[in-house]
Amino acid sequence: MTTTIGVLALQGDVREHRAALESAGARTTAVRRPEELAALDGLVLPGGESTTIDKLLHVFELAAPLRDRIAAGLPVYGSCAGMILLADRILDGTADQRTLGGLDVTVRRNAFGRQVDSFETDLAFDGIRSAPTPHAVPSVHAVFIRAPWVEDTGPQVRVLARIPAAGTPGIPEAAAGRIVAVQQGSLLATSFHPEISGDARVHELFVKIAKG
Ligand SMILES: NC(=O)CC[C@H](N)C(=O)O
Repeated sequence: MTTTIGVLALQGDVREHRAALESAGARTTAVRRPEELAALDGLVLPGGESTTIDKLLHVFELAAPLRDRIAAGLPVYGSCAGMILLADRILDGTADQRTLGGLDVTVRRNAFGRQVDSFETDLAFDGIRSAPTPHAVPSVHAVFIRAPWVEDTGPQVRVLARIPAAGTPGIPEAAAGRIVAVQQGSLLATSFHPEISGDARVHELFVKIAKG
């Protein structure tokens, strides 16, 4: 049976996520209304601007139904702003910023700071398949755009990827070793944007999670 994944389409890079999900074998739909949540096997919260998406979730009356669906076990993948929306706790959010929650982590918004607001690096990523050539640990090329990092995790959270250790060329000291991908049951979150790097393996992992 085809897996149907919705992409929250209020703001952010919706088209890129739909393309990555479709190349991972899922059917996709754009989600803007509460009634569109019913038919989904999973949902992606895209990158964009978390404060804007937060406001729009309330304007479109999606925040409460989405919180209920997440609590009831809907698989959700959040990238960047989407990671912030899934987090139970935020540091450096705006005063009135809310999240949907569900993921027992604290994220620091815009954590990588001014010098490295945007950067790219290769990361070992637990749980994805090795490609295109098999490596000992599968790695992904990760693009960070004013990204958050995960500052702490609850006991149910599995860390899937971290920024490389201090001393790795191109890695700022403050960013070294930071957690940038996590999974808690059927919730998946990355600080970075696999949807823009032409590599669908993180989306494949999510489709697998959504299939159960
Ligand atoms: N690329 C992104 O999704 C950036 C996230 C953004 N800095 C925020 O706070 O929402």
